[in-house]
Amino acid sequence: MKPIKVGLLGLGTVGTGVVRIVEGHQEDLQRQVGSPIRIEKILVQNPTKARNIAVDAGKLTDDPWDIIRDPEIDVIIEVMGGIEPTKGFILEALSRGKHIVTANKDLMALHGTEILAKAVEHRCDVLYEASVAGGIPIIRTLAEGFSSDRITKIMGIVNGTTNYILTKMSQEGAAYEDVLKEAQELGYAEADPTSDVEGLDAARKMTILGSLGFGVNVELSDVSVKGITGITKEDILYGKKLGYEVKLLGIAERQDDHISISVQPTMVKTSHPISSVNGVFNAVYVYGEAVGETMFYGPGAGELPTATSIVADLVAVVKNLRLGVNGRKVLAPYKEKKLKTDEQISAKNFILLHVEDKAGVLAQITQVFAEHEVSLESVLQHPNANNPKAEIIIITHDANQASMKKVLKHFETMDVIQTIQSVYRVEG
Ligand SMILES: NC(=O)C1=CN([C@@H]2O[C@H](COP(=O)(O)OP(=O)(O)OC[C@H]3O[C@@H](n4cnc5c(N)ncnc54)[C@H](OP(=O)(O)O)[C@@H]3O)[C@@H](O)[C@H]2O)C=CC1
Ligand SMILES: N[C@@H](CC=O)C(=O)O
Repeated sequence: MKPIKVGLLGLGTVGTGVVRIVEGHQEDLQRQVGSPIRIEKILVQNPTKARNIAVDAGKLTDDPWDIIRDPEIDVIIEVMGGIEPTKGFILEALSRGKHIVTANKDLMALHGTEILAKAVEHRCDVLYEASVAGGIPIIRTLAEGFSSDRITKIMGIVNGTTNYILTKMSQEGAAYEDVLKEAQELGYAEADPTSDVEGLDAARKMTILGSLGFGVNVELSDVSVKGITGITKEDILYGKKLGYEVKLLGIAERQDDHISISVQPTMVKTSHPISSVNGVFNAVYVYGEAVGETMFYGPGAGELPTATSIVADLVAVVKNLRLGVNGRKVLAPYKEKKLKTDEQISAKNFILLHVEDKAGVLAQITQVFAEHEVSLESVLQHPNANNPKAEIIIITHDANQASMKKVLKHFETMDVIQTIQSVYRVEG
């Protein structure tokens, strides 16, 4: 049968993995789709750069139109990243009837609605499994596997770079800067790793998961975002002492018609399975009203895991081509979106305070919680022998965010509190 011709935009970490899998698994792929799959042309910035993989130099081009305007190319795999010029390339390719597979969460989170509408207009597929949680097939799972259920919570570690950093800091006491450099060398981090460590990459992924899981159009501005740059060794140590691991969690919750979505460092109880997800691994916990608790686990970044999801999408596109059903999706319209207020967002909290080490301080502090109707699960006071300061670590019961904000504002006015060192959500 006539080969399926693929254009690849990008031959970095992920693009290299795609070539390896398409070439290395050719026989198995062919058996599934009934024809050979050929990567015909590859777009790069610099065709003369040394590569980690041997590719026919004649396939490399630095002219995107060589690929987008080639009538022979059926499918374009986009793994170059970024918003522009990438978005323009994808829209143009769709208008020429080419199917798209992409790993680009930045683009899908910000412009997914426009791109998917264009795809439907031109009867094309746009698949983006690799854009969230690398090698875990979570997008297909949410879109298809949970279609009969009503999802009320999606919580996960969806950034491999930050989980790699936090694991090394927690298990080996490694320095943040050193581990970030390692994650970059291993190909886990984004071209600009600020989006990893500041939580933006995870926020974009939660935008995609929230939209799929809750059936509403979640926008990036709906996600409250905090990254890992403020986490200290002290936080990690005190967390451990109390039975918690610090993880960067994306948390999307729905109660009736109201949703909330956040990305934030979270103290996860060591009895919760997410606390033992380490290194570059990701995990997504999904709670459905009918199914109850489920969890999906696997590598969240890196060459081959990410490429696995991309090539699986490619197989799906080619199967649709065989059946002549590309782009024939029943796109359910989004429901109206209502965001929860601070009064409606409730969670346990971990608070680490540096205070004056003198009689009556603890009583003053617990009084503030009582005034704002926040009840406490545990309080640990840790005197410092060489210093008139002490550390107080408090774990609250579930408290709404509005009350917690009032407590923290009150603390700022108290002379006995020297610093509000850390405040984390608690899970588990
Ligand atoms: N790395 C990972 O683990 C994961 C990455 N992703 C996503 O996959 C995408 C690719 O990531 P990754 O492989 O790590 O990125 P890399 O930076 O390793 O590779 C990018 C590739 O695209 C090419 N490229 C970039 N901009 C242009 C341009 N304007 N014109 C032509 N070629 C261009 C580069 O060319 P050249 O080689 O000549 O510089 C390079 O080959 C991103 O969207 C990323 O967010 C998703 C999941 C996991
Ligand atoms: N930089 C991302 C790559 C995969 O999406 C991560 O670390 O998770």
